[in-house]
Amino acid sequence: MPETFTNAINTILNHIKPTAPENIFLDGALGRVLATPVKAPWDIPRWDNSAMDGYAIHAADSSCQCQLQVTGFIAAGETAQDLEVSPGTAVKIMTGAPTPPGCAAVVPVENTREDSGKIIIEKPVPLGSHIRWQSEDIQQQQVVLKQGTILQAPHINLLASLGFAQVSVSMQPRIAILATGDELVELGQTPGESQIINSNSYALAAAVKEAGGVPVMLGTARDCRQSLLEKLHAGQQADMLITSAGISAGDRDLVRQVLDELGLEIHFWKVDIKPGRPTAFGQIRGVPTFCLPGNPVASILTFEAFVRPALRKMTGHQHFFRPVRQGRLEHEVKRKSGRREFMRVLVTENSKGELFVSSAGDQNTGIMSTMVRANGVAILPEDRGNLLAGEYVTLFLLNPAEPLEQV
Ligand SMILES: Nc1nc2c(c(=O)[nH]1)N[C@H]1C(S)=C(S)[C@@H](COP(=O)(O)OP(=O)(O)OC[C@H]3O[C@@H](n4cnc5c(N)ncnc54)[C@H](O)[C@@H]3O)O[C@H]1N2
Ligand code: MOO
Repeated sequence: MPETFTNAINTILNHIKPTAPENIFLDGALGRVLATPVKAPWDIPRWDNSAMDGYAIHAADSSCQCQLQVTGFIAAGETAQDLEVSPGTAVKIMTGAPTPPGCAAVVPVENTREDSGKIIIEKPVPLGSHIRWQSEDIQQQQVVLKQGTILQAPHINLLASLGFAQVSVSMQPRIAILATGDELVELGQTPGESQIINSNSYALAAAVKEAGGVPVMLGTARDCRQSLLEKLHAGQQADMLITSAGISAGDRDLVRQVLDELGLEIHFWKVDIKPGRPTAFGQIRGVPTFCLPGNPVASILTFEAFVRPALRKMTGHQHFFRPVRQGRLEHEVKRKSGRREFMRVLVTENSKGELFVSSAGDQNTGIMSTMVRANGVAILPEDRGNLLAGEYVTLFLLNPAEPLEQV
């Protein structure tokens, strides 16, 4: 009996453990996931300093349009040790320089006029103006980044400013990818009659990288026991194994038999989804093993449905699934209930941000062009038959950063 989608994904996630943490240099940390919370070793700012190029003045002079004697100069990187601001005097100060003792405000240079060694404040500022106070941004020992943070440029800036040359992130799992099939030739070779290029391995490798894993290409196994045994053996050094094709009812679909020989503990072998019914998941000596169907579209969509959430869990992410949205169908969809269907769709948006969904083309799994044309995938529920135009469907976007066409 095929497994339901819900049972299948729950089974997978229950068997996936996050990878161990590793320390890496900050310049390679973009997109990685923090394995531990980060505490600030010091305050930011570490001292009171000026937010403007201008003059540090005393509280007594803050409200008057007075003339002040300039007694010193202080730039960023210098210390304010020997300088003090007293009534009637000012210290010229640059942005980022520590404010000298006695400084109650900084008057921006454009609010002042110079006149024979003195300055005249033409536009006074309130007390405290343009001073960045010690610890106003971050306090020593404060947790500044939570475990699970996906490191982007601002996080890296913060970590660097707190002196973290290295950071503890979840290790990137190595994901072995094995294509199977006598009809396959490798990219770069000219396919002969009845041969096709192994494209699934490249698509799966790209999808693995996008999800935070490191693909390990095992190449192609022939549809024979010996070849499959050799290649699958190599795959057991990885943190996860993905096989492509050779798992349905064909006379040469030997993947299952060989995996059994290698000690596969099978959790499910088929799932009630469309496309991708012949999808399997198990473990070989603890290594999570996915067998995905060979049709390229089914391969991509079953990766999306099952492997991507597993990889996200492995790599320490807090959210395993793509965010979903609701959109209105622009036409009816004729279908049978019983299987969850991943329909390749075109998603558009109106000026109110409402989404509209239409089929991206022929939904047969053999049709790659529909997958390439689609910008989203609608998830049609297993408990529904035909859907009417105007009904809402749940969907996820394939490239959420790309703006949607406006209608
Ligand atoms: N009697 C049945 N036949 C089939 C069933 C079934 O339930 N009963 N399921 C069909 C479905 S659905 C799919 S999907 C395929 C899945 O079969 P396999 O995973 O065993 O894959 P193959 O038959 O070996 O190949 C399917 C298709 O994909 C092409 N392929 C394979 N590997 C690659 C690759 N690396 N790159 C590009 N294309 C690849 C292959 O040439 C075939 O055209 O089975 C149906 N049949
Ligand atoms: O996985 Mo098959 O491609 O469902 O049609």
